[in-house]
Amino acid sequence: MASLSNSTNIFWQECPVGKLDRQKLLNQKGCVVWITGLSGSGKSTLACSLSRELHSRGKLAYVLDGDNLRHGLNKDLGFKPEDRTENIRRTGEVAKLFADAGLICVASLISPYRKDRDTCRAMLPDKNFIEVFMNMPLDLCEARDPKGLYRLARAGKIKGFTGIDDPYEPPLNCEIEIQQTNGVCPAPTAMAGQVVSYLQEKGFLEYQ
Ligand SMILES: Nc1ncnc2c1ncn2[C@@H]1O[C@H](COP(=O)(O)OS(=O)(=O)O)[C@@H](OP(=O)(O)O)[C@H]1O
Ligand SMILES: Nc1ncnc2c1ncn2[C@@H]1O[C@H](COP(=O)(O)OP(=O)(O)O)[C@@H](O)[C@H]1O
Repeated sequence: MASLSNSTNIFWQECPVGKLDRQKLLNQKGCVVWITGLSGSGKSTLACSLSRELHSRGKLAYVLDGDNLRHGLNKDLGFKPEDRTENIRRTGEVAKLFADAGLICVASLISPYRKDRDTCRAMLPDKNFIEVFMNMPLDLCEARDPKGLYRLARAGKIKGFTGIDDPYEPPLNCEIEIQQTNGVCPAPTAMAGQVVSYLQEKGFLEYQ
């Protein structure tokens, strides 16, 4: 891979139409909703439900799903720690562009390492990075195992699987935490509702 920060003699090009103009047009504020959690914790389910809910309210959102990005932009990356770090960095940069475009960008990736998520947070203006932690027990994720990957990891057929033999570092200061109540996971619409309430309360769903 080409090393980072190798470009020299480059200049920032300003554009006459800016983020505020686009936000006004869309009557919303651009931001990044970053969903992190174990495989099978419900990240994609929340991202889909949230995008449906925002769409029905006339708000423009776009989902960046880890699995999907690995089919294109990030297809050259595997699951070694340095590949995951680059995966998150690239996705953070893309999410930043979507937020600058005025959209509510919903990124759903395991993003297991705290420092990588914090790097993405630092790319955005204060308060515009909303970290959502899918705080679901490993037991539940493993019981769901929709893709059969935990079974393969337990059998030693996948090495370095998050939660099994690769670490997941939970957020220390996330904006939103989704968890079970009395051992029951909230329905997808309820999880999305929790995020929508946050966005509403913080003024992201209007321009003023
Ligand atoms: N070793 C290993 N560890 C974790 N996950 C694995 C691995 N190998 C493949 N997969 C599949 O890849 C999906 C995770 O991709 P991400 O880009 O979100 O991962 S990461 O943020 O770079 O850690 C993940 O998708 P989700 O289950 O939706 O989380 C898995 O389907
Ligand atoms: N809130 C929920 N209630 C019940 N089942 C859920 C919920 N969220 C996710 N699931 C189920 O759990 C499995 C994993 O969800 P998924 O969104 O694919 O997780 P991730 O993207 O984190 O890997 C899927 O079969 C999904 O239908």
